[in-house]
Amino acid sequence: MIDKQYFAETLAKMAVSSLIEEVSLTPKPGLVDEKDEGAHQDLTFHMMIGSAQCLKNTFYEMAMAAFVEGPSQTLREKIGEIGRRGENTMFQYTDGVNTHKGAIWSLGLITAAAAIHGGMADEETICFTAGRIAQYEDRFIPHNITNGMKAIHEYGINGAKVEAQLAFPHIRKYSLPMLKATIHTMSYEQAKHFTLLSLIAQLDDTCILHRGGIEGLNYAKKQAKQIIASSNLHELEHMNQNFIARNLSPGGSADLLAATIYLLKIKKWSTNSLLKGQFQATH
Ligand SMILES: CC(C)(COP(=O)(O)OP(=O)(O)OC[C@H]1O[C@@H](n2cnc3c(N)ncnc32)[C@H](O)[C@@H]1O)[C@@H](O)C(=O)NCCC(=O)NCCS
Ligand SMILES: Nc1ncnc2c1ncn2[C@@H]1O[C@H](COP(=O)(O)OP(=O)(O)OP(=O)(O)O)[C@@H](O)[C@H]1O
Repeated sequence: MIDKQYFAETLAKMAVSSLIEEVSLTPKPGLVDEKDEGAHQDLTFHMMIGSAQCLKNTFYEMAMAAFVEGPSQTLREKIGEIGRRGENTMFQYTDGVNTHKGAIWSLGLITAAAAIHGGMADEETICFTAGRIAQYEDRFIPHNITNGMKAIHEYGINGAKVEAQLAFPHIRKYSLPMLKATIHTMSYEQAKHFTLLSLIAQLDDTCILHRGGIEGLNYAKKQAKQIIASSNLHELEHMNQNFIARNLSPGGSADLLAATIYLLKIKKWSTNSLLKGQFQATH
């Protein structure tokens, strides 16, 4: 039988290390990385790392909650409550700066879904279970107007909530296939660069929309597609300077890159554990 606390602890550690891998990937267009803060004035690399680390308990609690209750309104609302406490912890640590709000949402749902399957599911199945949880309405969501809501309303696109409710189509269709295709043919770092680009090329990212409007979004998509087509990662530094000049930051793509890395880590960990005969499914 699976040791639930150990599995929840393992998931939480993998979620945090995925966030750290995301921010550490350098260079990235418009985003915080080891070399610069991209288009952000209030974020630093060290703040991003510290913020990721202080979210470990949030992911642990989400996994533990999901062992008690499968996809249901009760679980959705429990996860919402844990997520809001996680956001408070993050905002206390960063003194009010949004470092990982989108990541708490996407990686939190994936954590809960992975826990429900007890490590016995592939990446797609985890996405669909995460989607089922996200489809329940959380009656306790505060009614604040967010940048994402404004962009969704103004441009009629899907934001972070619908992306999850549809079982993360951009991960299933673009970033996961890209990471799986490139991971064995180039270095892990290069594979992650192409994975991020595959998301920027396709995602209607509300972070980009609220900063640069539809023109900024189209520009970002076009730039990402060009680098993928040319296979020339040397262009990334130039792309970063162009994004900074236009104040564009693909925060949603960064979150989904971390989520894609996380899904692969979960798969690898559970395959290794199965090979060692360490655990069986709970559900
Ligand atoms: C659904 C969430 C992400 C809010 O989305 P909304 O678009 O309203 O908010 P906001 O603009 O502040 O943040 C969205 C973040 O998602 C990421 N993102 C942007 N676009 C996308 C996209 N197309 N797909 C995925 N992620 C995206 C970015 O990092 C962005 O910063 C979630 O935080 C939420 O439900 N908040 C309510 C408070 C709550 O209950 N929190 C706990 C949830 S676990
Ligand atoms: N490396 C990264 N650099 C910057 N943002 C990132 C990074 N990784 C993930 N993000 C995501 O980007 C979001 C922050 O983007 P942004 O600062 O544009 O959001 P905002 O707080 O909604 O708006 P603004 O700061 O423009 O008022 C976070 O929710 C976070 O999850």
